This record gives sequence, C-alpha cells and structure tokens, in this order.
Amino acid sequence: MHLLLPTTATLPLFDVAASRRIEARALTHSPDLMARAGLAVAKLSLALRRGDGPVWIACGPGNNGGDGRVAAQRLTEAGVPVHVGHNAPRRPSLVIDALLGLGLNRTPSTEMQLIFAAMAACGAPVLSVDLPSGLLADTGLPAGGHAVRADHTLALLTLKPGLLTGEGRAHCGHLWFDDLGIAPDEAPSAELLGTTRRPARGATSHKGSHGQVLVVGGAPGMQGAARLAARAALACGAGRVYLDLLNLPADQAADPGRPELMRGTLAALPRAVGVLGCGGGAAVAAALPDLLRQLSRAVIDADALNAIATDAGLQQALRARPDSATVLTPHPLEAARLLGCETASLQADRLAAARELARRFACTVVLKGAGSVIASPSERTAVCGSGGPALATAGSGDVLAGWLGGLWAQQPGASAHAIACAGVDAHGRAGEVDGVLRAGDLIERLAAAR
Ligand SMILES: NC(=O)C1=CN([C@@H]2O[C@H](COP(=O)(O)OP(=O)(O)OC[C@H]3O[C@@H](n4cnc5c(N)ncnc54)[C@H](O)[C@@H]3O)[C@@H](O)[C@H]2O)[C@@H](O)CC1
Ligand SMILES: Nc1ncnc2c1ncn2[C@@H]1O[C@H](COP(=O)(O)OP(=O)(O)O)[C@@H](O)[C@H]1O
Repeated sequence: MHLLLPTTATLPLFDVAASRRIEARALTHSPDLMARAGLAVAKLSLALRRGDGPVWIACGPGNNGGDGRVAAQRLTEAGVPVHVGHNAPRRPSLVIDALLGLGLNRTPSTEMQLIFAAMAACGAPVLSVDLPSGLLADTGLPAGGHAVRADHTLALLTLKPGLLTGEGRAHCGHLWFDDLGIAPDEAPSAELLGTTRRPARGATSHKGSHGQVLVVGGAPGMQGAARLAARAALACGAGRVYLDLLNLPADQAADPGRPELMRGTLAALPRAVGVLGCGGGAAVAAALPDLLRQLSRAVIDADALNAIATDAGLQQALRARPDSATVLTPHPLEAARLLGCETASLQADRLAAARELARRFACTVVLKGAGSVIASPSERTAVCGSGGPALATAGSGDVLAGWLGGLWAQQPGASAHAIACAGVDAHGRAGEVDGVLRAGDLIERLAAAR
C-alpha cells in the first residue's frame, strides 16, 4: 500500500468492466482477496485515526461493505473500538466509508445521502474504501450529484480513471493504492501519466539545433496570451521563438519585457511549430487555412478552436492534416463547442469526450481541467494526475500551449501524443503549489524543473 500521488511512473488504469474481469480471474487463484482488502483498510485506518474514539464503519450491501466488515474484525483484534452501522457513534476517531464501490449502479437514495451527510458532519477524517461512495469509477462523476467527500481513499486491486478525472480528485482526498498482490493480466483501459525528462541539450548544440516556434494570436487587447505562450516556448528551450501578433504593426516589439522574442510570420517560418490561437480573437480565423495547410506541427488553442468549432471548412482542413501533426488543447467549454454539446454532458465522461474529439478531428486532444485527459487515434488514453487549483487562473492554458510548442520544436520526431503527455504532466507538476500561481510564475517554475 502506498500514497499514489505524486507519481513519476506511468501507471495502468482499469475501468469497471476491466476491474471486474481482473478480479474474477484473480479470485480463481487468490480467493482471499477480500481478506487482503480488509486488512489493508485496517492498517491504513490505524495510521489515519485521530484520537481514541471508535472507528465508525459504514458498510453497504455488497463486497465494498464486505471489505469494511473485514476491516472491523482486524481493528477489533488490534484492540481498536469499532462501531459498525449507519449512524455515527459519539466522537469517532475515523469514518470508514464502505457503502458503495464498483457496484454503484444508481443515484444514492435519500437514506444513503443522509449517511453521507452524517459522515461529513461527524468531525472525523473519512477513509473511503476503493472509491468514495457514489462516485462513478469510469468517469469521476458523482451519481446524481451525490458522492462522499473523503479525506483519504484507498483504491484496491486496480486504479480506476474516475479517481483522477472529473470530480474524482475533489472527492478522493489523498489517494492510496493497494494492488492486493495481484498483477493485472490485461491491457489497461487508460494510463496515469508519469514523468518524462526534458529534451537533452548536446554540448555542441546551438540555437539552430533546438527548433523554432511561431505563436500566432494576440489580437489587440489580448497580446498577453500570445506573449505568455511565446515566453513558455522560450523557457522550454526552443531555439528561436517568434510572435505573429494579429493586427499589430510589424515594427512594434514582439514583447518589450522579453527582448529574446521576435516578430515573425508563416511565410518566413514554414518549418516552425505553430502555437495557434492564444488571444487570437476573431482575427485568427482568417489566418487558419494557410496555417493548417502549411505547418507540419501545430498546437491549437483558445480562439483558434472556437473558430474551428463554427467552420466546416476549417474542420475539414484539420482532418486533412497528416497523422500526429496536431495537438488540440481545449478547456471543457471549447471542447463542448467543438463537439456541439453542453459542457455538463461533456464533463460527465471526459475520457469518452476526449476520445471522440480525437477521432472526429484525427488529432491528439488535451481535454484540460482537473485530471486533464490526453487522447489520440490509436494511442492509449492518458489521464494527468498532477496539477491543482493553483492553475485555475488566467493564462495557465496559454503557458501549456507554448510549452507544448517548445517541447515539439526540440523533438521534431516525437509524436503529438508523446509531446502532449510530457507537456501536460510537466505543466501540472509545476502548478502544484498552495494558493494561486500567476501564469508568469508558472513559466519560471516550469523552466526550473528538470
Ligand atoms: N470480491 C472481492 O473479493 C473483492 C471485492 N472488492 C470490493 O468489492 C467492491 C465491489 O463489490 P460489489 O460488486 O459487491 O459492489 P458494491 O459493494 O459497490 O455494491 C453493490 C451493491 O450495492 C447496490 N447499489 C448500487 N448502487 C446503489 C445505490 N446508489 N444505493 C444503494 N445501493 C446501491 C447494488 O444493488 C449491489 O447490491 C469493490 O469496490 C471493492 O471495494 C475489492 O476489495 C477486491 C476484492
Ligand atoms: N483545478 C485544477 N486542477 C488541475 N489543473 C487545472 C485546474 N484548473 C485549471 N487547471 C489547468 O490550468 C490550465 C487552464 O487552461 P485554460 O482554461 O485554457 O486557461 P487560460 O485560457 O486562462 O489560459 C489547464 O491546463 C488546466 O488543466
């Protein structure tokens, strides 16, 4: 058993159907899985308990409840007072939520919701067994809007995607994992992103060795977004970074605060990696047909995505690009516009939405937000476990787009999917601070990390 995050390793994720298959096969040679699960819960409970009061164990009707009852036995043997039931004891030292796990199949009843509320109100830390009760394991959606908010969650046997995306992170608290001694015997449904090292810089390399980035955006009043993207690409190590600031006279500086950045255009830089749309406004739409046709690698963000969402010709141009040549970086609202659906229905299944976007536009897609999802045609979908609400501030998405451009400029042979995975994880890690991280400071933290 270990605390899962932060992880440097790429780890397999299994949806409900796969978890059930793995469990069924494991039970044929290891029939004591529930005993192992209950023991793991009891051990973690001993470490998490606050004070001498009883451990309140709320058990449900299925095997999740079974895990809770085994934990109750083990804790009793260890001399810990336990209270098994649906009502809170006086001054509990810990709550074990063993109500619902993988078997959740409907909105928790009013009675169940009252137990959730009592857990939240009793003042003790909450440890959820396998999943916070009510949380859908495949999507991270609370069923009917109701799920336990745990302080700790101990995932058992497999890691499920819903622990890491959607509302999962808000409901799981600290995420622990115990594989119960079982090695998964099938391909993962998705994967949790690990860390990728930044591109190495050869001792005799020069700026020409590290590629070019062209940021196209920054219409009047929105130049900051394009400049943040350009600064991020520069900080990432791209050899030369240019800005095509839409409707800004060509003799004006690219970025007076960063003299390293230059003005440039597609005509002069056809081999650059394009970072398109940051602060692009409506003006970027007119530039997109040429950019989509000519740039061999492009990261497409913000207003460029909005333009594509409303223009069938641009959508066709996007689909016509070669394989692995494009990364789209929509936040949920931009993604919903691209799919022509409501944001809430998209957020209800983020992995499915990202996969559908990747299929429809034949691109790599980074669906941003807590637990960013990276999907590409013919690649395993990845979920980002790094990052946090310090990133929920204007400009952090521009920084991501620029960073991806910078990474790609230095690694022209890398696939769009590999670039997206490496960049999203680095961006998330750099964003793990308390409070708010201004986008400019995020760039500095990204640059300092190796
Ligand atoms: N079988 C085993 O040996 C193992 C079981 N494990 C545990 O077993 C769990 C899965 O067990 P189950 O398949 O029994 O599923 P659950 O324990 O999640 O419960 C399923 C039961 O809950 C009911 N239910 C579903 N949604 C409900 C709702 N909203 N309100 C009220 N009742 C609801 C279902 O009708 C069913 O009776 C895992 O999450 C994990 O905790 C793991 O520890 C691995 C080992
Ligand atoms: N709560 C959060 N947890 C993890 N990452 C977050 C969170 N909020 C925002 N982010 C990340 O911050 C970035 C915000 O991007 P975006 O919404 O496009 O911002 P902007 O348009 O202002 O640049 C995305 O990479 C997103 O995944």
